Parts: sequence; C-alpha cells; structure tokens
Amino acid sequence: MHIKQLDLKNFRNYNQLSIPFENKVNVIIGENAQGKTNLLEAIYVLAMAKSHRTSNDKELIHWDKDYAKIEGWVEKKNNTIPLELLITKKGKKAKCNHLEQVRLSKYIGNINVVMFAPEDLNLVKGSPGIRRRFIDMEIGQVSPVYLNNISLYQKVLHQRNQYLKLLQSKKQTDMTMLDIYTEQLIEFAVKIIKKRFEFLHLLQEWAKTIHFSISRGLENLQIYYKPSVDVSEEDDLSKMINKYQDKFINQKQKEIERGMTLFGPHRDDLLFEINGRDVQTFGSQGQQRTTALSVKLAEIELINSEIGEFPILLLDDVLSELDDYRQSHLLSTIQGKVQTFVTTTNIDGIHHETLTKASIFQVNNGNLI
Ligand SMILES: Nc1ncnc2c1ncn2[C@@H]1O[C@H](COP(=O)(O)OP(=O)(O)OP(=O)(O)O)[C@@H](O)[C@H]1O
Repeated sequence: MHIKQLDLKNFRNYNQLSIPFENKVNVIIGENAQGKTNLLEAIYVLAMAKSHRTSNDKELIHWDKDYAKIEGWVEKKNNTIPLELLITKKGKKAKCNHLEQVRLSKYIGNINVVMFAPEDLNLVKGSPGIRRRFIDMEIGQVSPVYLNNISLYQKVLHQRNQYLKLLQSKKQTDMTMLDIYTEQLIEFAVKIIKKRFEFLHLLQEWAKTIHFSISRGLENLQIYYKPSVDVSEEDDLSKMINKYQDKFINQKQKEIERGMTLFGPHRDDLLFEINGRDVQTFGSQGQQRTTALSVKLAEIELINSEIGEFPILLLDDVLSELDDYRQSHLLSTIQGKVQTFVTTTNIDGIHHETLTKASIFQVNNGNLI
C-alpha cells in the first residue's frame, strides 16, 4: 500500500499542504524545527487516529486555529481509499470512503504504518511502558477486536483502582463491587494476553531471522512475554482465568493496602535475549539498536503476512543513527516494496544509492518543496 496524496490543514506548523507521493523512498530534508517530524506524525495520525508522541490531540492543531484536518488517499492492491481525520478541541471525527466512522477502532487499520523514531531505540533499554505501548499499537493495527478489548480493560482497570482506593481509605468496606470489577478485569485481561502471545510468537520468528542476518550469523535473538501473573502461551483461556482468579484472591489484601491493581496486562513486559542473555542488562548499545531494528523490520514482514500488503515505513531521523551495514540491511529490505518516508537534517547521512532512487523534499517552516 502507499499514500498517493496527503493534504494537511492547520496540522501543527503546516497551515496548508497538498502533496502527491510516489511509491518509493521519500527523503524529507530540513533544518531543525521545520516540520519533518510533524509530517511523519500526520501520516501516523491518519493511520492510527492518534499521535506517536503525544496523547493530547489538541497539540496537533495549529496554535492559532480551532481544528486540524488530515486527508490521505491510500492506494491498496485492489482499490484507493480516501481517509479523513478532523481534529477539533472537542474531539476527533474519522471518515473512510467519505463515510463517518462511529468507532475509531474500525477506522484504524485502513493504512498500516511502521514508525521507527529515535525513541524506538529505547524499546529494549527503556521502561516497560514503552514495550507495552509498542505491542498494543502493533496488534491494534491488524486487530480492531484487540483495540476494543484494551479500551474496555482500561475502563474497568480505572474503576477497579478507584474502588481499591476507597477500600484503602476505609471509605468503603463492602467487597462486592471489587469482586465484580475483578471478574470483568480478568475477562478482558486473558483475551489481551492470549493475543499478545500469538503476536509475539509470529514476531519472534521474523525478528530472529532478521537479527541473525544483521549480526552476520553471530547472534540469536529471542523475545519472551513476561507476564505479571504466571500464565503461559500453552494455557487455554479457562486455565488463564483460573490462574488470574487465584492471584487476585491471594493478593487482595496487598492490593487494598496499595490502593491499586498490581497485576494484569498493564504490568506485563517483554524480555529480549541474545544468545541466552538479557539484552537490557547485558547487551551493548549496538546490540540494543540492532534488536530494535530487527523488531521493526519484523513488523513490516509480519503485517505483510497478516494482510497481504506491506505497510508504510516512517523513519524519523534514525538512518544516521545506524552504521553503514545496518543501514544497507534496512534499505535492501524495503527497496522497491515498501513506501518509506525518511527524515534527516543532513543528506550526507543517507546512502548514495538510496538517494538516486528516492524522491527528495525540502521542508522549510511548514512548507514542503
Ligand atoms: N501546534 C502547533 N502549532 C504550530 N506550530 C507547532 C505546533 N506544534 C509544533 N509546532 C512547531 O513545529 C516545529 C517542530 O517541527 P518538527 O518537530 O516537525 O521539527 P523537525 O523538523 O522534525 O526538527 P528536528 O530536526 O529538530 O527534529 C517547531 O517549530 C514547533 O514550534
């Protein structure tokens, strides 16, 4: 799939932009603070209905304006889909094929994107929240049901936490509501975890092969799911439910004392190992970067195997962070099959061969030439 045309109105520092793109590597060059990341963010928001760098949608609207609009025409194998996202200070409205989509979870997934930004280099080293966000965003792109379960889980989690706070402060002593919230929480938790296991299983297969090749056959990458309740990939849903129920019964007092939910998908993590050793603790910076790169390249392959089309790749200022060999590997994977947007302040950081086949844009204060 690829974006044929992108129109922006009042999006961050873009007052008005209307630009066609080809299905190849598009290099966006500009000095700092000109709007390179903003452009990639617009494509990401068009795909995911939220930003990769802020949870506050109002920040996306140009300071002096009341709304922002992103329109994109996405060419897929069999059709072209017009997409539109209107962001106002009161909320968002999404249209697909000119029809308003009541549920955003149904809208997301019309375009698939893989974003690789400097913060993704922290996928291994950073906090567990980064890894959870990664896994949720990636599964969410191909599974609206998963996104829906996440949002229902978060709702119950919030209610359960509030109730635990009431019990903690002894403003409430009746346990009935806590038990009801616990049952509801478990229902969504196990569905989420089951899907995460499935996704990681597939991601792991691709990431392992890619990593082996980037490390010139020296490194074996393994990715594990680290659950906060001792469930495993082999467990069926009812076994997982039993384990969860036991955990919440055993830890009830502790949760009341702390006034919060201490177990569940919102506390789970991922573990990366190279040749049997934890990359977060023992990996060099280079190994951590290679791991992040392998995972991103694996995502591209995984999306293609799930939906039969390659996603759009957004590379925000990361090419110069990769050495020549890793850059070549990345570019040979995408060349000719993945529409890619690359931002850079310095064209010298990008392979000569890539540049000869790319469209090159200059961005200057919210204008793209
Ligand atoms: N809501 C907004 N309205 C208007 N301008 C905004 C808004 N949000 C950010 N900006 C402006 O956008 C510019 C930043 O753009 P962007 O983050 O895309 O920079 P960049 O070109 O990627 O730079 P760098 O190379 O430093 O990462 C800044 O000048 C900032 O002031």
